[in-house]
Amino acid sequence: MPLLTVTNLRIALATPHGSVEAVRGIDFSLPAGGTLGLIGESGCGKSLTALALMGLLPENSQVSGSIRLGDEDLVGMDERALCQLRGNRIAMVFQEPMAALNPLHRVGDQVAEPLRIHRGLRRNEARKEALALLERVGIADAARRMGGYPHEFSGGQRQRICIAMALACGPELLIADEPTTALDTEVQAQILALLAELVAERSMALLLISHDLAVVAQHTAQMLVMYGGTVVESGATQEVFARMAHPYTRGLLAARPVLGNHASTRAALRPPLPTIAGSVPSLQSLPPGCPFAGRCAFTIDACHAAPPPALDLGGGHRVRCIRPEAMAGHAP
Ligand SMILES: Nc1ncnc2c1ncn2[C@@H]1O[C@H](COP(=O)(O)OP(=O)(O)OP(=O)(O)O)[C@@H](O)[C@H]1O
Repeated sequence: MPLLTVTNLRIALATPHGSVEAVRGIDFSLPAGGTLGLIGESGCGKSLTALALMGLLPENSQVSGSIRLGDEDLVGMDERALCQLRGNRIAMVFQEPMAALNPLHRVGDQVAEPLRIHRGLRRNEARKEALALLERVGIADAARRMGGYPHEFSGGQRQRICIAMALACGPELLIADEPTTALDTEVQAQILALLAELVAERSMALLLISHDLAVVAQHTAQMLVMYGGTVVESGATQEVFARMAHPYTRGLLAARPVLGNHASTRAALRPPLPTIAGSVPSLQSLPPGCPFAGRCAFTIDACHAAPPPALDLGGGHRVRCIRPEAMAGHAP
């Protein structure tokens, strides 16, 4: 049985302009200790999906479908049970570490807190374990620095502290939502390498949300590409990279900056980055057919008629496009 099984997850949001469906029936599963990348442009529903798994959706949202963790369904679970689950079985690392940390509390106390609440450790035991966690995530001179406040740490160190907090209760699933977006390139690579080590060392499953295909390629075994609230392509990461079948996935690859060792100094000499033409359609006015049709170079009339069904390309590789063969032979 997979650790996590998400079936027909839908998230509708009440807005001043009426209800909009931001996540439109997505399905995926993740085995214990597995790694899954969730990729897509801003606004496609990645963060809402992650928040649904944590039971932390905004108040104006309505969720349906099912999110099974082992044999428990998180959809409809009461807040107390969800609270037990968060931190204990599922933990999350957010994009902006400063927003996840309390500026007024010492970092050692913040890492120790979940150990006291969820695992009932005494103060001294919790501090000892918090110290070990801070050392493990690479905070140098951790015994002294655990008495410091978040603003005394760099962005990368703060994210390491958030990772230590997330790990505190030994979760089975770690969700990392763009965990390195706010950091410099070099620090990004270090944090991603740390996450990969921890996931392997603790046999923890990882749901890694990113807008960067290279990050997903390097760190996940399975991937989902989201667009307009639906999954447009999914499968084993290597297979999806070897045979990209959705024009949007190809577009993401083409739009990715290629960074060399001297990326910043050479940037001015490089040709402008190709982007995916057009913009993400608004959730209020998604077209009746394929959500990507308005930006796709391969569109035919039928693409505008109805949302494309998921085609199974074999080996678990699925695509929501009625003519994936049209792309064969086209360089990404
Ligand atoms: N509380 C809310 N009320 C109304 N609309 C919302 C709310 N939260 C998110 N949305 C909208 O839902 C859509 C999906 O948002 P989501 O944050 O999941 O996107 P995302 O893919 O994670 O993008 P990003 O990388 O920018 O966070 C967006 O159009 C967003 O504007």
